[in-house]
Amino acid sequence: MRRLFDEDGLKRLDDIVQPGMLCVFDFDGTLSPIVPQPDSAALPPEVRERLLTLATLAPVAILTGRSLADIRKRLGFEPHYVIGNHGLEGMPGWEGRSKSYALACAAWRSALELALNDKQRFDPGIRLEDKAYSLSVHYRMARNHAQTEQRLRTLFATLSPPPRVIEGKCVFSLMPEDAAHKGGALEELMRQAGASTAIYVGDDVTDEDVFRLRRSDVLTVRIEPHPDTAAEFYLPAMPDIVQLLDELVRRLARQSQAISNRTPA
Ligand SMILES: O=P(O)(O)OC[C@H]1O[C@H](O[C@H]2O[C@H](CO)[C@@H](O)[C@H](O)[C@H]2O)[C@H](O)[C@@H](O)[C@@H]1O
Repeated sequence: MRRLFDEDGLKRLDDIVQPGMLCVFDFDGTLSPIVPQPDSAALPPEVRERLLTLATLAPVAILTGRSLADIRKRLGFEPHYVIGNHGLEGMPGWEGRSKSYALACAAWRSALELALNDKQRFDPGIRLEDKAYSLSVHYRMARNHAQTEQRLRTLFATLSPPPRVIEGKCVFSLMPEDAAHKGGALEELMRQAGASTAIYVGDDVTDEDVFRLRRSDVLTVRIEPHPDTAAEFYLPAMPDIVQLLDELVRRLARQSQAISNRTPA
């Protein structure tokens, strides 16, 4: 895994930045710093300001694990695409798929709420986030993370229908097994936007579904280096997203200027 702002990474950035490229970002841990309470996450003003400029030069998409209603109130601007629930919510044309996801999710929620009432077995710091089409089970506030993870895994194995369980940053994401994931969503967004290239930036395990695509026309960037990632490049830390947004804006603006210079008045 290589650093994006080294020679190879900047060369790859030069190759991928083309008119009409699609710029796709995860939210928590990528555009917004990780905070102890999910409800307190916010988009820093210096990031919002750059995203607004970027959106005047290229289609911008937010592809998040949060629900659409939740992410919209945190963005404070309207990107070209907002896709929630790890790709399950908000994709134009995929609306018909969501009914069965909602049924599975409601069944998991009832079973989990019942089980989590047993405070001898489950830490009271565990928090369920119901996003209608997928669930997040947060345990950042639990006292013993290792024990909580193990007990939750045992509990998830009893659920019907069996969910796809992905472990993230002090969170388990429960998703329908046959559902699309962020990788499929990114490819569909490229198709709908007519984009010949894309960049995707993410920080966690659900983003690996995009990183694993390994397409030459998709530049993948992970926040913070990680030994097991399939991403091509990394940014050392979340605040470095500001520099990446500046690099994208600079290249796209230069290209746009070059095109208008060539166009006869
Ligand atoms: O796909 P993302 O945009 O990265 O969303 C992933 C999950 O993010 C949220 O949880 C994470 O961020 C919280 C705020 O920083 C943090 O408190 C929590 O521990 C993290 O797991 C969100 O609550 C989930 O719904 C998303 O799936």
